[in-house]
Amino acid sequence: MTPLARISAAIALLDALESAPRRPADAVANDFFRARRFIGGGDRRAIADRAWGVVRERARLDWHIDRTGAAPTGRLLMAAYLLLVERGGLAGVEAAFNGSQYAERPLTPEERRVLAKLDGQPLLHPKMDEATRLNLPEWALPGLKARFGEALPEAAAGLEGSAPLDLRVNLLRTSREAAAATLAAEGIPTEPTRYSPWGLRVPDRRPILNTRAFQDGLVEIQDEGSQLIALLADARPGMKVADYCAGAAGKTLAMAATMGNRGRIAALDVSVPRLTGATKRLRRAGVDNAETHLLESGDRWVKRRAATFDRVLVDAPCTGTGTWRRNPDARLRTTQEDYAELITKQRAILDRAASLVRPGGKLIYATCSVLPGEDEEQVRDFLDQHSDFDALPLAEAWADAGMKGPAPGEGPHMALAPHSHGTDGFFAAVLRRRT
Ligand SMILES: C[S@@+](CC[C@H](N)C(=O)[O-])C[C@H]1O[C@@H](n2cnc3c(N)ncnc32)[C@H](O)[C@@H]1O
Repeated sequence: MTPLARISAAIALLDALESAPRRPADAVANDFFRARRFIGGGDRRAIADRAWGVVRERARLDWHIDRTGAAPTGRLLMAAYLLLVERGGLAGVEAAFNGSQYAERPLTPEERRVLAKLDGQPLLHPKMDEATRLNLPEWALPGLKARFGEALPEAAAGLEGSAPLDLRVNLLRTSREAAAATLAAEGIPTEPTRYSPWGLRVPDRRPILNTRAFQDGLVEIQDEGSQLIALLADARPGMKVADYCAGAAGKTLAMAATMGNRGRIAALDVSVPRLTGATKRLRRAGVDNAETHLLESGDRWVKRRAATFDRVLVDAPCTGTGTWRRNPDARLRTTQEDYAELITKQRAILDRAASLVRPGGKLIYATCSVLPGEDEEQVRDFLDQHSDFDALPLAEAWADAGMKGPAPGEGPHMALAPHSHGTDGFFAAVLRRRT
C-alpha cells in the first residue's frame, strides 16, 4: 500500500469506529481488517497506528474542530491529526488528500476553511478546559482529582502513555530465569518486573504470540499490576478458592501456580465466551485444579457453597480507567451512566461473593479502575454493611503472600497507577472474615 492509501484506509477505519460507538474499538478494527484480508501486516499496523493516534487525541481534536463550527468527520479528524499532532503542515495535508489512485479525494472548500483555522495552533491550546487539556472525560474528573490531587497532570500523562508488554511466568512449567533464557534465545530480551516475582517485561513490545515460550505455556501476557492482585490473594496449595468474575482466567492461572496445582479453584463468570476462553487457557498452561462455572440467574451454586471458601477474589467489572493507555477508546465510550451502573453492580457482586468466604478466609476486591468510587468507597460501604469483615493493611497482606520487600504503596489498600508504579492502574483491598 502507498502511504496515502494507508491514510485513506485509516479514515475508513475511523468511520467504522464512528458507526459503532458502543463497541470496543479493537473488536471493530478486527472486523474491519477481517473484511479486508488483502491488507498485509505492515500496512495493518500503519493504518491502526494512525487511527489509534486519532482515537487517543480525539477529545482535543474535537475541541479544535468544534471551535470552527464544523462537525468531526473521519476525514476532518485525520486531517486535523496530521496538522496538529504530526505537525505535517497544511501543504502536507493537501498532499495527503490529493485524489490520486487509492488516496483520499481532495479537501472540500469547507474542509480547507476549517484546516486553515487550525493551522499553526498548538494541540494543547491555552483556552482549553482542564478536562480536555488533560485528555480526561468530565464525568471522571472529580474522582481522578480525589485520587491523585496535585499529581493529576502527571497521572493523566501516565494514563495516556504507551503500555509495556508484561509477561507472567508460569511457575507450574518453569522458573522466571529459565523463561527469560528461553525468550532471549528466541530473540526476545526481557527484564524482571519491579514488584511481581513472576513477571518479565518486554522492553520494546516485540510480538511474542508465535514464540515457543508462549505456545508451550511458559508465559502468559498479564500486566504486572494484574499479577500483584493474584499475588495478594495469597492462594496456597490445598486451598479452596473462588475466582468470582474470572473472565478469561488471567488471575485463575496465576493462583493455580501459587497453589502448585493443588486444592480447587472455581472460575466463575456470567459470560459464556469468556469462560470458553478460560478453559482453553487453563489447558494450555497445564492447570488441572480449576473448573469453570457459568453463573446464571436463579443459580443456587453460590448459596449451596456459602462460607466454604478460603479465598474469594472479586475482580469486578469496572470503568477500566486504569487501562486507558491500552484501550484509548474506553475513555470516549464510557459515560457517567455507565459509571453509576457499574457502582451498583460492583456492590451486588461483592455482597454475593462475600457469602462464599469461610470464617478466617480472605475476600480480595479488585478493579482496574483508579476512581475511588469504584475502589475504596466500595470497600468502605461494604465494611459498613458487613461487621464480620476487616480490612487487612496492604503491608500485612503483602507479607502474608510471602513477599519480603516493601509493599507497592503505603496506604491501607493497593492503588497502582502508570505514573507511580509503571503498571496499569489497579486497586485491590484484602478483607478478612473474622467469624
Ligand atoms: C475485570 S473482568 C475480569 C478479568 C479476569 N479476572 C482476568 O483476570 O482476566 C470482569 C468480569 O466480570 C464478569 N461479570 C460481570 N458481571 C458479573 C456478575 N454479576 N457475576 C460474575 N461475573 C460478572 C464479566 O463477564 C468479566 O469477565
